[in-house]
Amino acid sequence: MQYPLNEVFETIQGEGVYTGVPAIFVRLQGCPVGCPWCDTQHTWDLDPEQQVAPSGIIGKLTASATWAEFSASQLLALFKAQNYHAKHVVITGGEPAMFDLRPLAAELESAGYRLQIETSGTFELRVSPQTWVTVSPKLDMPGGYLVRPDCMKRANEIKYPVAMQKHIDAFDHLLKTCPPRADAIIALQPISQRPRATELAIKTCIERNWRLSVQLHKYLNIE
Ligand SMILES: C[S@@+](CC[C@H](N)C(=O)[O-])C[C@H]1O[C@@H](n2cnc3c(N)ncnc32)[C@H](O)[C@@H]1O
Ligand SMILES: Nc1nc2[nH]cc(C(=O)O)c2c(=O)[nH]1
Ligand code: SF4
Ligand SMILES: [Mg+2]
Repeated sequence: MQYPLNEVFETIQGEGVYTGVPAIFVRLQGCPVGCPWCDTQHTWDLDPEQQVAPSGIIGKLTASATWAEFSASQLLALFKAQNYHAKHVVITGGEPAMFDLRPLAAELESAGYRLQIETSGTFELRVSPQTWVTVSPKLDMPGGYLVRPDCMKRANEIKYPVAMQKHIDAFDHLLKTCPPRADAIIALQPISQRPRATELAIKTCIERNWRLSVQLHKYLNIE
């Protein structure tokens, strides 16, 4: 199994339950969901013309749509070659759930890493049972993809991006129609650090006893 890799870097997890935890980020290329405010629009298109050799994405310094094929064992070798310290690996994208992540999870978990996936919940999840699943539901996006009830049920954490009250209303409807497990952690994440979005998220989190997730890396100006 080969994975289309956009970039790999070591940083501090800036979102959700694992905020503050040193982590290796594995960003896969390709996403058809189309959120207009997406942070990583350069990962949407899996364009054959943008494929490069594996060496072309190692140590990539600027966001670009180039990608390279990596197998799980090549990725593990890359972690070692880069001398990374983190033991927490975040698989993100793009939409990483488009790919069968079980071979990748098997290889990384047997080498002692703990996995987390960041996903929109619009594709069937193929991860290990131990993987920490963060579903960030996307409702009414241009790509027309729907959040899957099975993803909502598998989620350890549901981290919902908000800017306006109508987003909260749509989320309430989702929680009713696709209930998460009782122990799932629910967080609101303000879209793009907008002050009004942040205010709304703070107010709603306090009212509902939900968590706030603020994309710490953007405040710190780190990757
Ligand atoms: C770039 S996405 C990639 C993974 C997957 N496609 C998803 O949406 O979960 C990673 C996380 O960033 C969030 N995100 C993307 N753009 C954002 C923005 N402008 N403001 C706040 N959160 C954003 C997503 O909701 C998701 O939780
Ligand atoms: N520091 C940091 N934390 C993150 N958490 C989720 C991210 C993502 O893009 O999926 C992300 C990211 O890009 N950087
Ligand atoms: S699902 Fe994730 S990667 Fe895809 S457009 Fe939305 S935020 Fe971006
Ligand atoms: Mg990001």
